[in-house]
Amino acid sequence: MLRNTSNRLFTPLRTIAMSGVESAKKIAAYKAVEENLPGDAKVVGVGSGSTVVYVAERLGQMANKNQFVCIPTGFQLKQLILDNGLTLGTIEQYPTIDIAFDGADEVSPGKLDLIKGGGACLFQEKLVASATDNFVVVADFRKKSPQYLGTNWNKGVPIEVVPNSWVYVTRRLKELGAKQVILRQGGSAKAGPVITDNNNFLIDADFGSIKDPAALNTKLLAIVGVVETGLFVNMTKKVYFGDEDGTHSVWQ
Ligand SMILES: O=C(CO)[C@H](O)[C@H](O)COP(=O)(O)O
Repeated sequence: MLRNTSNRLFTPLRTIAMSGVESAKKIAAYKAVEENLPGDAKVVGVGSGSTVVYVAERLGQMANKNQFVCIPTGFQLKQLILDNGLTLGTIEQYPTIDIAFDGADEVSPGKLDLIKGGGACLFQEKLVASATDNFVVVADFRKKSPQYLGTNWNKGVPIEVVPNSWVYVTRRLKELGAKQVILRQGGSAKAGPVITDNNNFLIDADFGSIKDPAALNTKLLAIVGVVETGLFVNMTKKVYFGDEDGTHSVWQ
């Protein structure tokens, strides 16, 4: 054990081994970039969360990194794109994206539908995912759903809403069958509700096991005040899952 200048004990970084979950995120992200980034890519979308940190890292190591611009889905990735020596662009400049990489909170087998928005970035994530025909998801093994969305991710479907609509939207969500509806709070980091990158609120609505995500998504989007939902239906081309033992698998 070493001491720093304030005489506190600390563990040197090199001695901290990467946890199984962390190395699973890294292998998923690295493999997804290596096996999918087109050699002639001009515009690359990069989502948000802790797994895409490794996407940005790997993109920053690619030989063709000066040939493409990266479109972030929020503040976090804007910084990471710059930190990794990549070129930043905006969705207004590049509304057609060659390939986009993003994380997920839960992935259903078969259609590869997703719950996203655990990190409160779902609107811009869906905008970027919609702008490409090549949406590749990176995730650790915990995100695999056995069948239906809402099985492993039990915090509810994240829904971005215009702030003054949240009470009305909450009422409508309960009428649609939500078992629990929570206005997401900033916790110890902020008194009051989470504010998204678009200055909106986030509601987490628990619908239990979701047998028909497309139908639920349509009903949610019809509520006045709902900006976007964290249900990503029929958007995903492939999912790279990292496993604890250093291997990976691909759903497509
Ligand atoms: O949708 C998201 C942020 O809004 C993230 O992609 C999702 O929460 C997965 O994050 P992580 O890679 O940290 O597990």
